[in-house]
Amino acid sequence: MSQLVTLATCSLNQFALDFEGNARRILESIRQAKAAGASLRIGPELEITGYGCLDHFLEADTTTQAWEALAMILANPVCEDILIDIGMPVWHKNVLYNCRIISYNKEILLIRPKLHLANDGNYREMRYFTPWKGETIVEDFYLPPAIEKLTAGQRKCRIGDALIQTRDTCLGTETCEELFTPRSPGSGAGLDGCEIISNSSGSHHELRKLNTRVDLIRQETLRSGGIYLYSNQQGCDGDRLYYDGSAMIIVNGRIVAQGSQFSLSDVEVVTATVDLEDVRSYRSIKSRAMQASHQKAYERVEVELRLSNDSDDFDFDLKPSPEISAKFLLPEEEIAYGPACWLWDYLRRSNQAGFFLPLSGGIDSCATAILVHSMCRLVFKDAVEKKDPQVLKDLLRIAGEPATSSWRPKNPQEIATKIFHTAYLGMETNSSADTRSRAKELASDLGSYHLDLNIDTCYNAVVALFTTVTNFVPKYKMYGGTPATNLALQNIQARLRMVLSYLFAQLLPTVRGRNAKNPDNSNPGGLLVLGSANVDESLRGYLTKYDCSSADINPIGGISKTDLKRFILWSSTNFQLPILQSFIDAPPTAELEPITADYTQSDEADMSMSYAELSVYGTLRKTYKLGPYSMWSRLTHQWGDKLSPQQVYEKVRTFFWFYGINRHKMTTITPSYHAENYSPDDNRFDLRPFLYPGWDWAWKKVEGRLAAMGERATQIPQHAEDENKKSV
Ligand SMILES: Nc1ncnc2c1ncn2[C@@H]1O[C@H](COP(=O)(O)OP(=O)(O)OC[C@H]2O[C@@H]([n+]3cccc(C(=O)O)c3)[C@H](O)[C@@H]2O)[C@@H](O)[C@H]1O
Ligand SMILES: Nc1ncnc2c1ncn2[C@@H]1O[C@H](COP(=O)(O)OP(=O)(O)OP(=O)(O)O)[C@@H](O)[C@H]1O
Ligand SMILES: NC(=O)CC[C@H](N)C(=O)O
Repeated sequence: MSQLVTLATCSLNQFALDFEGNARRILESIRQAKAAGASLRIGPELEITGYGCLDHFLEADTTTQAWEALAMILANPVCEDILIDIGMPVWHKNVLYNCRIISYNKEILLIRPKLHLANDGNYREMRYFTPWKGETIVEDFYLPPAIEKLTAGQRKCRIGDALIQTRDTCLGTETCEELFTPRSPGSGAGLDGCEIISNSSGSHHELRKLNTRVDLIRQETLRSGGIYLYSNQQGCDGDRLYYDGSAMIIVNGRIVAQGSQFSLSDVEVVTATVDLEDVRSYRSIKSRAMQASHQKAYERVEVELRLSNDSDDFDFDLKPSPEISAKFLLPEEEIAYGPACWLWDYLRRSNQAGFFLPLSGGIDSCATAILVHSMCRLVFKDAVEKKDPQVLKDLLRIAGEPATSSWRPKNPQEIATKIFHTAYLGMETNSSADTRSRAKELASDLGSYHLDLNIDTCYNAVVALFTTVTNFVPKYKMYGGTPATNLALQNIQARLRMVLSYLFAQLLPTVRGRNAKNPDNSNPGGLLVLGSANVDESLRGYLTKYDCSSADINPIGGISKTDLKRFILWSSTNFQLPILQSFIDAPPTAELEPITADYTQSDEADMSMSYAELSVYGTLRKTYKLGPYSMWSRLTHQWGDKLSPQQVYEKVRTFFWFYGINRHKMTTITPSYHAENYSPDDNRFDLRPFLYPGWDWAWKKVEGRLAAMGERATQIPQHAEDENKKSV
């Protein structure tokens, strides 16, 4: 006999504190779930307030308004006859918990607080919430008047680690991080006969992270059996994170439904029809039964409802959903779509008129430009091809068109022409014809509104002013200057580019007469300045403080140079942009010093390390949590086939030197899309001092070890020496 049940999970693009919009999206997801025949709908973590309210969770307004919004949602007829699991913060006995509210036909059945909070990396849940008192503990909760009124007198409900018992099955909930814990609550509930586990998440995107999530869910349900519904926030809800949706339904380790990871759609409902009998037969294994019979019983809140079809009224048309293979994107694809969706959310939610990007002809600003192009492609697909009304409405507003406009872009480039502005800000002596023409050609291929100008007049004015005041003429090193004057002249150019970028960003919409034909809105708005410093440059501090790295937002600030290059290569084929090969082939250069017959500035020579080495240092420092001594000892093994321990020491010491003297630059770095777990972002993710004493203790220890090694310390591995000879 089969007992089929249709269940719904979803990804919602919630926005922190947007109570109206969040409630609207929740209702729409419930409507779609019911339309698909689902008897249960679950949603993302803290979906009523938005996950990213941060310190706003500490305000009474936030929680009070969450109850008001919940009452408004439950009063809507769309919520009738479907079991609903909605997330919001709840105060209980003056303690704030991160909760799921499970209700049926307006009655609040259970408030299930999160037991294991997320408190690493980007997460600070312990700052606002307290973990629930413990497994299987349940108490009475006194409901606020808004709910009492709605339910015609329900004054209290249960709060705690309990399960929902319907007439045909049992439902339990996990909240995001709980899935990542060694003893996840779902396994205990599963041993106590809970057949459906929901997981409501506020889980952000990081390159290659979806695989971990899928592995964890598959492992949990492979071991315990059960139906697992995964729901997640999707989009930028107000800060550096992009939550990457990927709602899923998994049965006994088999995926039967998977939603999109990156999408511009505000509401995506994922449903599947599954057989409860599959769980029961999977669990018949004796060793499981032995553990299950010892499992402490959970309190069950009963509800007069069947989730499955009535077996007396067999529905021949209802079929179980077949198994599908998990869809994982390449890291290049994740880079192409994650930051692109984040940029779109940021743009539409900031009410600005588009983007401005200083485009140097180098690979980093090229990568930022390609991400805007990727965004335009997604917008074109959704607004024009799929006719998504919300995306079209946002596009018309951002493009400065009236809401009733019949303008429709014919391709992504036509979107770019309206909202994307690029500028090559050259110097006669320092900029090469190559970078200038690459920038121009790329801009033309992407359709951006492009300016090509030289900044020499501004640069000369600043140097002349300085000379007039100090009677001192700063020179480049090649013309007899010192390292200090050489850097100062470079920094003038870099910072002038920043000042000019903000000027263009503010006034280009006015210059172009944006909104001239839009009577609804006479303010042309400004452009968001985009930055292009990558994660490795930030780590090394290879950037001028308050230059073009000080933008409004930076889509590549969390991505390594190595991944960026792979992304550009991928884009050249997948976005049909052959020009990109020339960006990959060009050696990275800042072009801040004069180019002469025998000198061209080079990034890697300037930095005294390669980008590949920087990625290694970055990962070992942050992800592996290695200090200077441990990094040296790890790298003597990792690089032992090509470098002597002494050479490794010199490299590690050089890295820490630059990292230490430049760490202060991270305090003012542009907010960027978080993509890597070795991001050095000082503001939210990587909290460290920005004034360092040096690492003398560690270096003395290394030097002691090198001395003890004797000759071995300086011995270069034989085959590395052979390779060196060959290359000479
Ligand atoms: N501990 C500390 N806490 C707070 N501030 C500190 C500080 N130490 C120095 N400072 C301040 O930081 C400033 C020095 O930093 P900064 O002005 O960035 O200048 P600085 O780091 O000296 O030079 C810029 C670096 O960026 C490189 N670069 C390469 C390629 C492109 C670009 C580009 O921008 O396009 C730049 C360039 O080669 C050079 O290595 C000074 O004002 C100094 O007083
Ligand atoms: N000639 C230029 N025209 C326009 N913008 C420039 C120019 N030179 C530098 N910039 C801007 O300043 C940023 C920082 O300059 P930097 O030389 O450090 O480049 P980068 O981070 O290596 O990036 P890229 O690879 O794009 O040159 C660039 O990403 C770019 O946005
Ligand atoms: N909101 C959460 O509990 C998220 C934590 C989890 N480790 C994640 O990154 O997905």
